[in-house]
Amino acid sequence: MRYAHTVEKVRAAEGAQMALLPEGTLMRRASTGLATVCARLLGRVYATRVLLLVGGGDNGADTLYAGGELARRGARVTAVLAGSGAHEAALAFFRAAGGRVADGAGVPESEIDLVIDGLVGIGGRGALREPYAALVRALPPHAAVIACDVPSGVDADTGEVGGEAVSADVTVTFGTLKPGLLVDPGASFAGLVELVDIGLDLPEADVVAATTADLRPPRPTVESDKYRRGVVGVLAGGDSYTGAAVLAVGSALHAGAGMVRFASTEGVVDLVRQRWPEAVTTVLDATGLDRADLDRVGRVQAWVAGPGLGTDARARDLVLAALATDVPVLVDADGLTVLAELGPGALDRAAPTVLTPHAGELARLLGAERSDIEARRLHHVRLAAETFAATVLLKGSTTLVATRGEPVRANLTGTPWLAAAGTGDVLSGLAGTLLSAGMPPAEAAATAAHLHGLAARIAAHPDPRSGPNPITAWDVLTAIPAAFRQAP
Ligand SMILES: NC(=O)C1=CN([C@@H]2O[C@H](COP(=O)(O)OP(=O)(O)OC[C@H]3O[C@@H](n4cnc5c(N)ncnc54)[C@H](OP(=O)(O)O)[C@@H]3O)[C@@H](O)[C@H]2O)[C@@H](O)CC1
Ligand SMILES: Nc1ncnc2c1ncn2[C@@H]1O[C@H](COP(=O)(O)OP(=O)(O)O)[C@@H](O)[C@H]1O
Ligand SMILES: [K+]
Repeated sequence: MRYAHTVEKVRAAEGAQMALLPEGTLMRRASTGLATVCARLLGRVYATRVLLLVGGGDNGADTLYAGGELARRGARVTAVLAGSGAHEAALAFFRAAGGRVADGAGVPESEIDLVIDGLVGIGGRGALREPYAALVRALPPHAAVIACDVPSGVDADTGEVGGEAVSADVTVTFGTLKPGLLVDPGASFAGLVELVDIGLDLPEADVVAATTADLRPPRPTVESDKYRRGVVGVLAGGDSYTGAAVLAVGSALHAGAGMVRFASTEGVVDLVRQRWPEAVTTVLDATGLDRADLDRVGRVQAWVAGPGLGTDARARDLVLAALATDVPVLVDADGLTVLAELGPGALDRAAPTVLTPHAGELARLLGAERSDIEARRLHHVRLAAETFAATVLLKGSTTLVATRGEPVRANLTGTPWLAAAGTGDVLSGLAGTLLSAGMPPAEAAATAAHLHGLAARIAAHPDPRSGPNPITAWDVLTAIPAAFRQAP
């Protein structure tokens, strides 16, 4: 598991440690860790050309100490002092180690092998001001970039990027990850994130990200039968969309449901039955549906309501019928549009509810702008979890899962190849199956996002010796079993 803490918690932990340790200990631990990663990336340190961007705070100081260590090993290190001042002791160390300070305040013209970004770290506030922003714009496009603690311009707590930001290949972060390294848009600026342990004693994390080794997908035991493994009910498809139902049912089957019950209009049921004879199907009336109709479909341990359902009165009745049951309900796609009209009151129920919106659907649910959701993903996913008293999985380049009172879970396995129609339906079937197996809602949602991302990667990169290939939602669905094989 990877853990991220807010700046406030990091500063409190730092304060507690600093009271016990000689002055400068934490900074030296941090800068030595940074220098080690830089040396590893350079391969051979001697005679390499390293440029430091040094701000006026301790982030700049870490960078000067790390640059000094590289200079001692023979690198030609130049520092651009961008702030009005620089940390005196760090600058003296850097100079004594053979580091050179650039004459001007701009990026020198000479060739550079590695840039270390030490403009701002966790002390950064708002958009990067000049001259820092100009330095970021002037960085040579092909040099490798290592960010010290946080890429400058990325808000450490939120991942928001208000203006110019350093695009790093690697971010070397200290003590714990910062939420902004796991949440887009910030995460996409951070590159690979390397954690340097500096001995901080930290409280509960604010954002966590599971590694594949942390996954605990449900597995059948000798005691299992199809009912005990979990029966998932899928309410999907309608006059306009039929594919969503086929994908959601197929995904639920591939994710290890003991049984998938599917209910829809006759035409959609026929299609699903032809493609998935394993599913147990029920034809529902075209109008006047309620909870009693779902009882007729049979007992399930979780409902998935929404993919391709349409947004008419029938869709609304079906969503309300599912919400009137006493089992977990996952609402997706058209179901979310229906829910946006019904309002949060519709989720006043005892059993858990999971909502799986993309940014546009969440914008509708919260009455916000889509661009604002994308710019402030962490804020909005938490707000939605509060407002709807539900587990909310916000899809997109980084998928986030929020539940009231728990750390937000970020998923690291996604790939842009997933941005293809129908992949969301695959996710809802997968998550519904995990819910029906009895997984707590946030864990089910996050595990589903993780496996979904793995499945997409497996489908897009079938051969590690060659490049990736485009994928369809169908390819993701059929790769779900291979994704399960990667879990312990
Ligand atoms: N805490 C820990 O556990 C440890 C912390 N350590 C290190 O300390 C770092 C934190 O150092 P820090 O507190 O000095 O803040 P830092 O990130 O250097 O930024 C402050 C400077 O940036 C400036 N500035 C701010 N916003 C700006 C903007 N938008 N645009 C332009 N400038 C802006 C601000 O200017 P001001 O607003 O004051 O004029 C000030 O000069 C941390 O990231 C890690 O590297 C490790 O050494 C050891 C363990
Ligand atoms: N740039 C991206 N990087 C990683 N994953 C993405 C990206 N864009 C979309 N996705 C993922 O692709 C899926 C798309 O789902 P959704 O928007 O509901 O599509 P649909 O409704 O067509 O099925 C989601 O799992 C989402 O997280
Ligand atoms: K930085």
